[in-house]
Amino acid sequence: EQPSAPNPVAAPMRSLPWGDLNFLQTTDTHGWQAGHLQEAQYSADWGDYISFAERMREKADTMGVDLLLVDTGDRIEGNGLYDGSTPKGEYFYDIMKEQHIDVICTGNHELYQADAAAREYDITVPNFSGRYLASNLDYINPETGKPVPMAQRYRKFTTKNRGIRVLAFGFLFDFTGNANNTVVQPVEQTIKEDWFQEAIREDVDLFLIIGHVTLRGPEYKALYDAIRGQKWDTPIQFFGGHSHIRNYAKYDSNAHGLQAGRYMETIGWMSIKGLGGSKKVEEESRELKTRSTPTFKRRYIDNNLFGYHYHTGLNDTTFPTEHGKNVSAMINDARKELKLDHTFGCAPKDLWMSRAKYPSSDSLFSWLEKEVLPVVVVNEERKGVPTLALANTGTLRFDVFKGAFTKDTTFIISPFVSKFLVIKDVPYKSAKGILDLLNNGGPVFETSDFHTSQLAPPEQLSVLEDITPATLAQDHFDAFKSQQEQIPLISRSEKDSPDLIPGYTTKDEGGSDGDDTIHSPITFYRVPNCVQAPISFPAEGDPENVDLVFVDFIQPWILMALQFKGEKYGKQDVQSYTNSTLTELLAGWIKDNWSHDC
Ligand SMILES: O=c1ccn([C@@H]2O[C@H](COP(=O)(O)O)[C@@H](O)[C@H]2O)c(=O)[nH]1
Repeated sequence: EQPSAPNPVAAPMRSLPWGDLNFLQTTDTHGWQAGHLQEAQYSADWGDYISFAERMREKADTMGVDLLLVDTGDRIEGNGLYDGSTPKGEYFYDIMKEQHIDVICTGNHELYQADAAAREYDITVPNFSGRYLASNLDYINPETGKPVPMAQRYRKFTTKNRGIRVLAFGFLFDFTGNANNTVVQPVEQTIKEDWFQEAIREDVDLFLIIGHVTLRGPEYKALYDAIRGQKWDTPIQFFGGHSHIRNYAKYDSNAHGLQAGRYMETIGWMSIKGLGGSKKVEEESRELKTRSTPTFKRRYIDNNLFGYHYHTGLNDTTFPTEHGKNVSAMINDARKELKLDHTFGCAPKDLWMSRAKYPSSDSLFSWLEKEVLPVVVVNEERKGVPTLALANTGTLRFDVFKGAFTKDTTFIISPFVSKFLVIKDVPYKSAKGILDLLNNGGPVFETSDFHTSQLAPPEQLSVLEDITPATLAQDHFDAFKSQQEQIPLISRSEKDSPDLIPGYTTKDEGGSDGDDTIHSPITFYRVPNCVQAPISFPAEGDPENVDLVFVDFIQPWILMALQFKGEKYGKQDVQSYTNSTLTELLAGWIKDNWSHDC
């Protein structure tokens, strides 16, 4: 743990089911390798995760089973540990590489910026040489201008203890927002390629598909169909990512998928019992002959030391490995060098992305639209011109907690290098309808690559309904009726069961027993795709024209929406509005408005 991390709090736990082949998964860690310094239940750091993996490998060796680690991308953007240096990731890549990851792939965030994609190719791929897979991704060699595979397309290997023959692929969803030094091939095209068709005809005990892909997205459907077309019953294990949720999919009795949340909150655990393999012990071989299909089990591990001690059966003294401790020290040193604890001000209260309703006084997006945008969206040359300022909600990435607002917090909230752009003097009659179009979509966006869901926080890709106190009460009632595991714990006296900590209460295709820690539930309210602030509007009546100002990420959607409104604007009409990034503007706002000590 980092020195300033809060101590984990004891909670009722579920143990990890072991199999012949077991996995630990990270995904969408977004630079949170220092762990959560304001949330006790996710307070373990990358060093602790290294100790955990090493202790679990020792356990696996003792049991004669195998343990593999996978990471499914979006390792960068979202935390000062990556975003706080120039160039970005100065300390990050050295910290990341200390974990022994067996199969690793790329996420969309590694590709938004050309410099990040180049670092991925030059640093991360060699750091995980032979284990980094890029089944549908090429990098444009800057010297030749020609595409080369980002990394090897697939990997075939045999596990150490059980001799299980694994064929692994590493995919990225059909992403189109990448910088022009990479080429993402749609999965549906890749599966037609000769190398892929030959690979899926190989005789193996398990196909392992890791990807920065949502479990129920069209890409995994295509891959599943392609493999099942050749191998009707070879077990397939999928690992997914991207939508930041804990999730599980059962494609058939022999093909399952796991997705391990986001931001180092969750370590995914997957175990498969009954796989073929050359090194089985005699009695188990007999048992396996009678077993028709393997069994798949999953857990979502809360990333904290209480859980790590619980799952390894170790304690403060016996748990940490030298390697893990050294990596925690590396992270602490990097945070100090980057001055991530430098305080800009003190947040007077919590502001929530999705735990509070929008609009409301506790909503992060109401704060952005009402308090921040009207102050930071300024251009001296356009002073006094009526302006509509728009930002997508996906541009903010995490809640603000009451208390110190540090350099780290600015990147946690707003990691992107987005600046504001302007189209000047847009007729107000057209400009005023843009927000509604972006929030409510419609056919104009469905027929293009511009699905407006890309504007909102990724969690909303999968959580399609609000989770309110009323729905939670109904769930609790339903669970009670069907005697679910949590209920007796919730209703026991305080002496028998500690107060439950609010957190994940996952319901997925595996049921409602996936979380390793039993939590009390939290609310989730969906938010619009974009918010808007009117600035320098006349006291009465509507302006004739406005400056339409927006974060650069949403330019394609703005131009499309204007076209739909009958306005003929193009890229040539878009100009720069601010020299500073939204992150820098936010930091300035905090200094000016919340500058007192906590
Ligand atoms: O410059 C950017 C890049 C991304 N976003 C938002 O992030 C999501 C994607 O997040 P994942 O972590 O990859 O799921 C994207 O849809 C945008 O909403 C952004 O606002 N600006």
